[in-house]
Order: sequence, then C-alpha cells, then structure tokens
Amino acid sequence: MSVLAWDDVRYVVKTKDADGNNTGSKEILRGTSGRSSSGRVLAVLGPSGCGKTTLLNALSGRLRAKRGDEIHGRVTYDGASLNRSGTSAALSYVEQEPKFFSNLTVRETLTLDARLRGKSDDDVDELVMSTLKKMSLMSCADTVVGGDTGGKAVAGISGGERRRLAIASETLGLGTDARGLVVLVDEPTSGLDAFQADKMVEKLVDIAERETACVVCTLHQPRSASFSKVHDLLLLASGGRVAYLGPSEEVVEYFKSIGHVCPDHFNPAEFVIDLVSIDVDDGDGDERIEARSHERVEGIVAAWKRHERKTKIASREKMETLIATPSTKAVARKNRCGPMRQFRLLAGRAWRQARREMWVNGVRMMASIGLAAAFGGCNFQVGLGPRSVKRRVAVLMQACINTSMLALVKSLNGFPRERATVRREMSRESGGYSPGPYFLSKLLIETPIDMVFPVVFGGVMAPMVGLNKAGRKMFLTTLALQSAAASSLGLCISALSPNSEVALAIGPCVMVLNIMLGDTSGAFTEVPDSLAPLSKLSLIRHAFEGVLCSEFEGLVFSKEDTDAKSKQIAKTAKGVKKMARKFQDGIAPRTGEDVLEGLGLPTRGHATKAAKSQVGVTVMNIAVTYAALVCKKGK
Ligand SMILES: Nc1ncnc2c1ncn2[C@@H]1O[C@H](COP(=O)(O)OP(=O)(O)OP(=O)(O)O)[C@@H](O)[C@H]1O
Repeated sequence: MSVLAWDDVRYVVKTKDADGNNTGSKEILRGTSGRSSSGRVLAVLGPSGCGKTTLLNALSGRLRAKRGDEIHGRVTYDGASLNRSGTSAALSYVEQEPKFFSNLTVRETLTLDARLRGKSDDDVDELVMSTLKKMSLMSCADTVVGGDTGGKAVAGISGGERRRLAIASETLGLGTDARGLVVLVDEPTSGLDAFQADKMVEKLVDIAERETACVVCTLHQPRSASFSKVHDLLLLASGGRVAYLGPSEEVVEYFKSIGHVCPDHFNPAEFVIDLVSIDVDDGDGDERIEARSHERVEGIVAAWKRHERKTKIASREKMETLIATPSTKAVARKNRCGPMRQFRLLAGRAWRQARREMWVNGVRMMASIGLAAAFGGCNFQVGLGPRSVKRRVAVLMQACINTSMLALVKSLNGFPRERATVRREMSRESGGYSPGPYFLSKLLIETPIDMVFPVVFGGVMAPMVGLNKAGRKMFLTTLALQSAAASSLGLCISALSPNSEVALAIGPCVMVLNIMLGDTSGAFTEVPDSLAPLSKLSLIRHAFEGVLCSEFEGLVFSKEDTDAKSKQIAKTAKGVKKMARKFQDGIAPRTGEDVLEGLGLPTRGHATKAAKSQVGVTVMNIAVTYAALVCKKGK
C-alpha cells in the first residue's frame, strides 16, 4: 500500500478591500495534515469556505503564492516529495469546471488523450472503448463535448457526463503505468442530482480500487448512500483545521465518544458538517447562537488534536514502516509521446475544430463581403482624375485598419479561452504536451484560414473602387499578410495578459497606437521624429506602405476627374479651371510615382520590402507569444 501524506500545510494570503488597499492577511489553511492510502477514496468534507478546494490545490502543487502570500508544508507520496520530478506517483487533477475542445466528440477527446500518452494505435481503440464503458459514457460517445473554446458556444454533453469525461480524460490508461496514481477531484458531484452524484462517487471508488489509486475528492453534502461508499473521511472546520480523519464508517462512533450523538436515521455526512459549521448571527439579536457554535467547533478541533496526540505514536510507526518499504511501483516512466507526434495529433485536432466551426467562418465570409460592398459602394469607381489620389489613399488606409481590427479582435476573443483548456492539458504530468507543437499546429492550421477573409474582402472591394489592376495581386497579398500580422499581435497580447478581460482592454489600445504610428507618409497624420524608430514596429505602417506602392506603381492619371462627384464640382466654371490649372502646373500628380515621391516612398519595388517587414513583425509577435506560453506553462 502506498501513502499520500501532507503535513502542516499552511496558506496565508494578503487581503485587500474593494479599492485594492491592504487590509491585513487571512489564514486560509492553518496547518492542515492528513493522509490517503492507495486503493481508497478519501472524501474531504466541511462547511463552505473552510478551505477544501485550497487544500486540493496545495496537494496538486497548483497553489501559487502572489507577492506577500505564504505557503508552507510538505506533500509526499511514499515519503518522496510529490511535486518533484521522479516521484513514484502520476498525479491527475480534475477541475471543478473542466474545459475541453468544444467541437470534438467524447470518443475523439479520449482517443487524442490516449495517443498523447504514447499508447500505440493498436491499444488506443480498446482502451478508449473500455474507458467509455467504465465511465458510463457510451451513450454520448459520438456527441460533441460542447462549451466555448473561443469560437462560438456549442451545445454538447450534460454536466454529469462532462465531469465523468474529465475524470476519464485525466486517468486514461494510467492504471497500466508502472507508477502509483494519485487522483485529486474537486467537487465532482456539484450541480448533479442525487442519483448522478451517487453514480459519480461509485466511479471514484471503482477507480481507486481497480487502479490502486489514492483518490482524494471534495464533496458537497453527499447523501447517505454516497457517504457510505467512500472509504475515508477528512472533516475540515474553518481555516482547514482537521476535525476528523479516518474511516468514514467510524466517524459516527468517534463523535459519539466526544459527546455528539448522531440521531437515528440522520445522514451522518450532514450531521458532521453541521457540527463544524458556524451558525452566524443573522441580525435577530441572538449573538449567543453564534458564540455557542464557535465554542462547539473549537471544542471539536481541540478534541481531535487530543485524539491525534494519543494515537500519534501508533500512526507514526505505521507511517514509517510504509515509507521504509521500497515501493514496487517506484519506477518513474515518462508517459508521453515525442514532439513530432504531438504536433501531428494536435494539428489533427486544430483542423477538426476549425472544420467544424464552418458556421462561424461562413459568418466571417458574409461579413467580409458585406464590408467590401460597403467600402466599394462609398468609393465607387474613383476614376483616374486628380481627386482620385486622395480617395485611393483613404480607401487603402481604411482597408488596412479594417483587416487588422477584424483579425486582432478574433484572436483576442478566442485565444484566452482556448488557453484555459490548453493550460490544463499542458500541465498534465502524463499525456501533457509542450507549447511548441501546440502553437505550431495552431498557427499552421488557423493562419491560412484567417488569410482567406481579407483576400475575399480585397477581391470584392478593389474592382468596385477601381483600384490599380496591375497591383491587385500584391494588394491582396499585403492584406492577407496583414491579417496574419494582426492576428499574431492578438495572440501576443493574449499570451502576456493574465486573462481575456485584460487582453480585450489592452488590444484595441495597442492597435490605435499602431495606427497613430503607421502613417509615416504624412497622408493623414505626422509622426514626430522622436517616435519615428517606434513606427518600425507598427504593423499598420508596413501594410499601408505596401498597399500604397502596389496601388500607385505604374498608375497614370488623367487630366480630369470622371466620377459623379467630381463632375458635379466641375459644373462650376471656377472648379474646372482650378483643377485644370493644378494639372498643368504639375501640382496634381500625373503618375503614381509622383504620388509615391510626394509621400516620401520609393517608387520601385517597395511593396515587396514592406511585405517582408510585415513577415518580420509577425515572426516577432509569434516569438514573444511562444516565450510567454513557455514561461506561463501550467500557470
Ligand atoms: N486568494 C485568496 N484571497 C483571499 N481569500 C481567499 C483566496 N483564496 C481563497 N480564499 C478564501 O479562503 C476560503 C477557502 O476557500 P476554498 O475555495 O478553499 O473553500 P471551499 O471549502 O472549497 O469552499 P466551497 O465549499 O464553498 O467551494 C474562502 O473563504 C475563500 O473566500
């Protein structure tokens, strides 16, 4: 038998008021100790806010101390520190609200997990099938999981099925591992009806017994039938103080021995939770009720300390014996596949996810065509007269901004939500994957799809406006590259931001700065000399220069404007004369090269250079995103 033990786990956080001022500190766990044995389920029970989830996070090594917080204590498995590499146990953590890729079916999700754990193709089908059966997921095996992974929210499996899938996904195939298995499950029954909750507890007991795993789960108000199924119980009072730790069947007897008798036909779980709960004075003036419940809880905690002290010598001897026994399972084995295989598997998932989001892509396509029609309609056939220069420049700038904004918002909106799922998977000790294969597969699948929309937008708009046909190919290429550059900026901001709200707040501001620094030609704004070096980082600048050059190179202007608006102006003799004079005096440009010269841009081959700069900015953003993913892996 193996033992998961934790000793004197303390967690103190700095507290702040609503205005962010320090108000002191709060001791969430005040030295919690306990143990759980392999092949058994330990249920952590206690009133709301007593620290059950915090304890589970501490056991899994997920508790992250912010500045000023304190974490102490030791968690061991068979005497070796649990959260160090080379421990003799695989650790699986099942979150309260598990997140998955929404468009994959239950079977596909488990198949990918099995493959990421390095199972051979021959074993995968059998393993997935047996897991589906064991976790009662056969009826929904081919239903999409659902939820929201960044595209649109998808209807999928029920809450209970989702929880069972999470447990299956985290423990898949680990029973065949040479190491021990620790499964930590946070609130597996919350939100389920009593029958489903009972079934869930049965599954946990089954995993513990079949896989000889240490299963530790937090439970909310289990009904008597569920309570009788778990092997051991850890009852916590406020501050994570232990009120009982031992076999669940002995809890009633123990409390009887300290003067708290469970009435007949009463759910023992409810009885013990009530005993350690504080009856808060609800303002009816009877403060004695609250004082009495405080007194009762303090008495129970003190009684447990005395009881523990009495039994300590015996239990310590037992523990030392266990630690001294060399574990037959103490063979650390890396349970994952190589980066190339990870890449292939994750690219397959990214493609499936994207393919099944065709509805969203259809909407994006309609929006691109609609916007192009609006742009084209407002600037219909600008002609080749002197006035068309200004209109061309304006339309090109608008196209760059529109393309950038759409791509930026898409990645700001989607990536942080996808990261929540990916973070869970990456941090898995077994069957996890590295940021590199994930990120590369995402880029290779999604970027080409994202580039289609600006090409459609430009392809519809350009002939409507009457843009230069000779430069059309380069114009569309620049817009496509711009979409990739803006999307990479969105990924970068999302990866550096702590959450999607921060990313969505910062993203548009960064884009506005890009726009401000993007017009070095002075067509719309002047960039001060001091900020000129920064403008090299502006993705709008490179796109704008690219589309200007592709548009104006080789263009020859006519003497007169032929569009309706210009004809209207030309009706006045004064207007006609003014325009003709400008053209003769050489003030109005005669060729596109004149325009480019006037804007301070090279007259030949600059569009290709600008495209290279766009690629440079994109690569830089991707590199920063990758570095952030590596640094924040598992956080
Ligand atoms: N970072 C934090 N800063 C301040 N207080 C915190 C922090 N994390 C947790 N708490 C507080 O610590 C207490 C324990 O939280 P925890 O989520 O572990 O309780 P719980 O027993 O799981 O509750 P529930 O059963 O309601 O889910 C709560 O009062 C919570 O508000």
